[in-house]
Amino acid sequence: MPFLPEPPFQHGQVSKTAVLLINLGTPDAPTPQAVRRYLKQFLSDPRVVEIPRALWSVILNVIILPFRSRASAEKYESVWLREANMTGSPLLVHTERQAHALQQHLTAAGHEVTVACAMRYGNPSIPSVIHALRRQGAERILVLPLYPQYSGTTTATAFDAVTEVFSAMRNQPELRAVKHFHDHPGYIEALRDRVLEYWKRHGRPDFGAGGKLLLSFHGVPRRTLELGDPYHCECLKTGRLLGEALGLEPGQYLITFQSRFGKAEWLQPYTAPTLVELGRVGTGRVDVFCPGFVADCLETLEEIAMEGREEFRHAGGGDFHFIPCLNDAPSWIAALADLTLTHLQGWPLSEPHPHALEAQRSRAQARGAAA
Ligand SMILES: C=CC1=C(C)c2cc3[nH]c(cc4nc(cc5[nH]c(cc1n2)c(C)c5CCC(=O)O)C(CCC(=O)O)=C4C)c(C)c3C=C
Ligand SMILES: [Fe+2]
Ligand SMILES: [Fe+2]
Repeated sequence: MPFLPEPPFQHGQVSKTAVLLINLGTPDAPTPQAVRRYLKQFLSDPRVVEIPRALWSVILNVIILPFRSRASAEKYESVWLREANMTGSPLLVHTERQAHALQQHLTAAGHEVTVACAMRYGNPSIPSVIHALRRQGAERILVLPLYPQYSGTTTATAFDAVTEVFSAMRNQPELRAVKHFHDHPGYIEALRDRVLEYWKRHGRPDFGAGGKLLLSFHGVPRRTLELGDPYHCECLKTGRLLGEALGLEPGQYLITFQSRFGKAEWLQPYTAPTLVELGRVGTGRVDVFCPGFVADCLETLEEIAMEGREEFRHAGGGDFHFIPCLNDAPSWIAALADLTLTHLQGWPLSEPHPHALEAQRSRAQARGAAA
């Protein structure tokens, strides 16, 4: 197999350490064409849909893409950001802001680290960002998928995409990866702070009168749990740690799974029917929070904050509150920095690489000799 050409060699270029944040991906525009392109790449990933390829290819191309692209484009349109300093898909906008905030946090703490972000599906693509980092001299890359709970359907496929890029390189950087952070104390604290801050501004459910905090995680097919995917256990652990951090009794918060896709059974209990049931029994207030999504996206802003509200209220429920995701909350950025620095241990962060220092010295000597 021919390997990709190397970026031009620059003698004495300081070798850099980079952090690559990866999230799921999103369409380039809220149009059926762009959504189709994105869904085709996403849903063709054999880690996402584990059914025989030939059969799936027919279902995907004949049934799913023609219908879902149009319906999903309308949903994307309803959440697309169009503010002066925030334009585009919420998932991408928030992920870019997280990367920027993490860069500032690490730089302010005196660490020479380059932070970048990429999307597993769509843009900016993982290959394009890794190649850009290499051109800037990145010799060490820490990959940090922004999924707190590990799943073969998300984290593993981000790792696959990175190693595929590496497999075409002659001169590979050093590589490290963060598998998960579902029970990282800084992440749990950031979740707790997010909820408490929200409750400070908007009041909290009356737990004594049956009010609830619903912790809704993205679902996966139940079969993946039976096949050994730890995602379900990690979601339950995050939920329990957050409930404890908030000082809640077990019955005061519920853990549910949203975004079911296809006909197979997914992790239960499902979010939507739970909201309907809470509405049906006359729950006075439900607050929904999505700890598994570190950035607001279609699944939180449309499926929960719009559809979920409608389902709960229509069934007879009282007040519905959606608590925004971590996005660029300061305590979350501090947790990300802590997580990053823990995994960067042993890599040079504040000193140029010794070879670069040597090259700088020889250039200075040469200049001195010439003068
Ligand atoms: C948070 C972790 C996620 C897991 C686990 C996950 C698994 C998973 N998802 C699908 C199908 C779809 N997911 C879609 C959107 C979507 N999914 C996640 C995260 C996880 N998915 C996010 C952050 C988003 C939002 C993307 C955005 O642009 O805002 C969609 C597309 C939306 C739609 O058309 O409704 C699909 C489809 C499967 C099948 C799966 C596990 C097997
Ligand atoms: Fe998903
Ligand atoms: Fe959804």
